[in-house]
Amino acid sequence: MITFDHVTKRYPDGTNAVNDLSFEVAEGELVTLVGPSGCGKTTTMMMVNRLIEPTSGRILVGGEDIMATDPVRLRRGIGYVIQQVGLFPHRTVLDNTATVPALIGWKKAKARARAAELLDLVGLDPGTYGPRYPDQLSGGQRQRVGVARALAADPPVLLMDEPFGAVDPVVRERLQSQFLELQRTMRKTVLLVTHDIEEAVRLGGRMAVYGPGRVEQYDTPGAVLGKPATPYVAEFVGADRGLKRLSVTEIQQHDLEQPPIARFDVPAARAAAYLREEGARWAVVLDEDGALHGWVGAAELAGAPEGGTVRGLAHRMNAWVPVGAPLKQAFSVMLQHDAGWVAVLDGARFLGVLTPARLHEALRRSVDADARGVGRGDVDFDSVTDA
Ligand SMILES: Nc1ncnc2c1ncn2[C@@H]1O[C@H](COP(=O)(O)OP(=O)(O)OP(=O)(O)O)[C@@H](O)[C@H]1O
Repeated sequence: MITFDHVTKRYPDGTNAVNDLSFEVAEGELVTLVGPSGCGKTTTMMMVNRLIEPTSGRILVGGEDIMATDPVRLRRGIGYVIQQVGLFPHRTVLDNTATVPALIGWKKAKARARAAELLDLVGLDPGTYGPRYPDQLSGGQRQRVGVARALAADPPVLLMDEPFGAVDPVVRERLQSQFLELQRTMRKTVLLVTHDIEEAVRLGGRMAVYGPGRVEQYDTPGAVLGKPATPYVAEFVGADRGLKRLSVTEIQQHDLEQPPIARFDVPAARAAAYLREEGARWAVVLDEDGALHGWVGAAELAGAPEGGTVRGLAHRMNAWVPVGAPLKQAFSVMLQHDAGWVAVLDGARFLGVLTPARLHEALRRSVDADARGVGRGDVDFDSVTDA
């Protein structure tokens, strides 16, 4: 979908920003460009929509040579999101979002309806936020408007330059998750520039790791972390790459442990007997609707007065993550609740729990899987154990 074919960019002052760059981004793929400041990521991206023109080499978008395509027509098919967002301060959020559809000649009502739909899609209620002006939004909300605006004309290609860079880490993580969720349904072809290796690993189907003016490695996050192609990449991804793998490994159903379950309305004595039989010290407690409530200890159940039910003894613990979430999220929830496990839910349905031991096993599964792809003997297992 996007092809870089021996692309070089030399600025008039002689700076060689990008040298002989060749790689391909498949249709519907999200590729992250990551590397230290000044290594040519933004230059690479701005060549795609011809805000900067290559000195030599070819760039194809959807099979068409961009230099042979009218720049205005080219840009219609390419959404562009930048860190400073660049919203028009005197236009409402709704009108900002409707900018591109209006530019390409949609009727006002249709453009606005589309804008409202997009705001909703990025999690901003159009009724509440649509009439506001950009300075009446938080940084994270502005960023979302930027994404909505870029998507408004439904371009097949999206260029994103540090789109989540200007917000604090908590908001950034939320925006990233939300964007991943969107991308799963939209399947745009995305180039996303970041200098944050964690972001590159988390979002990228593949990542291009930049050294000065060139791509040092172009591969999946698992392969980059599992087998850095050059010492430069190894240093860039860092010694804690086992830890970073937490961000790319999703929790799967078979990673889960199945502790005993006690329902609210079960007599305490019966639950106690069950735990004894199972040799378990605690059980997960689900309420009458089968939703997670928390846990109860075997000793508490055994010491309960006659006639009591689980309900009166249960401790509330709301530590849970959705199945498919990255291991990192489970780990973070465990720490946040100071818990030895987190429940894993599918919607409201309880699937099982993830314990630290299971988390470690899942991490190993992910290393093994990548090792099969990249040559098992070459993978440094120590980095995972250390993590
Ligand atoms: N208009 C320009 N004229 C001359 N040199 C430029 C110009 N724009 C960028 N450069 C240089 O080209 C190189 C690559 O810049 P680029 O902005 O592509 O890097 P980057 O990897 O995106 O950096 P950052 O992460 O800091 O945004 C840098 O050395 C930069 O100073």
